Amino acid sequence: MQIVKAERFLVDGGIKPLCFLKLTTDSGLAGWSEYSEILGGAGLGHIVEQMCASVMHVDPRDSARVAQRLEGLARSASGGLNAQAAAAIENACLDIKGKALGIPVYEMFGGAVRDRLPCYWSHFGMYRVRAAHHLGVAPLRQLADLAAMAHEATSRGFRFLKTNVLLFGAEGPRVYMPGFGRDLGGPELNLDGVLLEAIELQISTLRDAVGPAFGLALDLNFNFKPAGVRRIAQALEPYKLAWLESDLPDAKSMAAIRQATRTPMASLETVVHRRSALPYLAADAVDYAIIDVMWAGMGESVRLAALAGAYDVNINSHVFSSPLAAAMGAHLCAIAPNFHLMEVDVDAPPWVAGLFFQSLQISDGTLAVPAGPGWGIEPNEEALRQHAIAKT
Ligand SMILES: O=C([O-])C(=O)C[C@H](O)[C@@H](O)C(=O)[O-]
Repeated sequence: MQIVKAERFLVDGGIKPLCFLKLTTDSGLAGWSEYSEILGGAGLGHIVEQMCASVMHVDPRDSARVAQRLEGLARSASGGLNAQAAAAIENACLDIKGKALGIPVYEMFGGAVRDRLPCYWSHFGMYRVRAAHHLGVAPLRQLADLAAMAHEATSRGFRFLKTNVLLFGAEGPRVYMPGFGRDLGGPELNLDGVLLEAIELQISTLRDAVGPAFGLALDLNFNFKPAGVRRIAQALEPYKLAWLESDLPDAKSMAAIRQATRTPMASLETVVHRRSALPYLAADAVDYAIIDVMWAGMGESVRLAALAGAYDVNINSHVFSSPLAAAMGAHLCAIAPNFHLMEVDVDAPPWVAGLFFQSLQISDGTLAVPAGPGWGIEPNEEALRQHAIAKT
């Protein structure tokens, strides 16, 4: 079997553009994966295309050899977009191999140790602040709306949610995201008393709404320096977060924060290789390691999870895109003995589910591991074309 064609699809996902790679083989079998051009991924599609040229006429069932070759080709500029492009190709190869064998991807890695994954409603409130008009829901305008949304989460069976910093000022609600260069507050990324008070109010409102036993988490993303993260972690101790998430580039700073607070800390979503994860794990810097299969590729994700397991650290998946990326994360969560929680995006524009032949099954706060061949979620090419946007 040989790869004979590579195609990429850029699709309107309402909240964010969605990017898919399709590799077709001479046997007629095709495999899919997802990558993302948001969060610093501009131009990634071109790198994917360039890398695909180097795997033409290669057998996709040799996915480990493909991954190693792509890593080698990008050695002098490893990580970053090169790693994400290689991951997209490896992940599409695994989809082909699963389909060729008639088994889910998780079977190729020893099989699932669970078939339902406790999951958390992620980006809670963020999408309703930014893009309620795409979601067919009422916009989130004030803290009372966030409390009402929390009741919605509990009544839908969720036991965990993760929110981001949402500000409800006189000028209207907004997502505080200077770490991604989208907001005032960067590049210095300071925390002042007003911001800290707003964060405390957001979390106390959610805690009051969901009760003491519900798992509440807050993602600070890249929005604060270590001093700010530490202050927030300590200030939120009374609200007993399930975890506070932060992406800090230095393992020692992260470890110092973890030592200084009773709030459990999570990190590492952008760390796509064991080499970079090791300093955090060796320094006891995290309670939970976040792994993104879309960014790291399934092979390295499995190895990252094993490395975290050696330090008795459990993993969460990182998911922020379409159901295909979620399915890829679910396969990792299905096999990792040291699994904690699966991230899911519940708020999505109505047409996004229709981009796929199958849908994700979420009930009672758990996601069913997709059990069909390959990733178990197949894009509907006709629907992708209907919602296509111009390729960058
Ligand atoms: O941790 C995450 O899921 C991200 O960093 C995703 C971002 O929040 C992204 O979805 C955004 O800001 O639109």
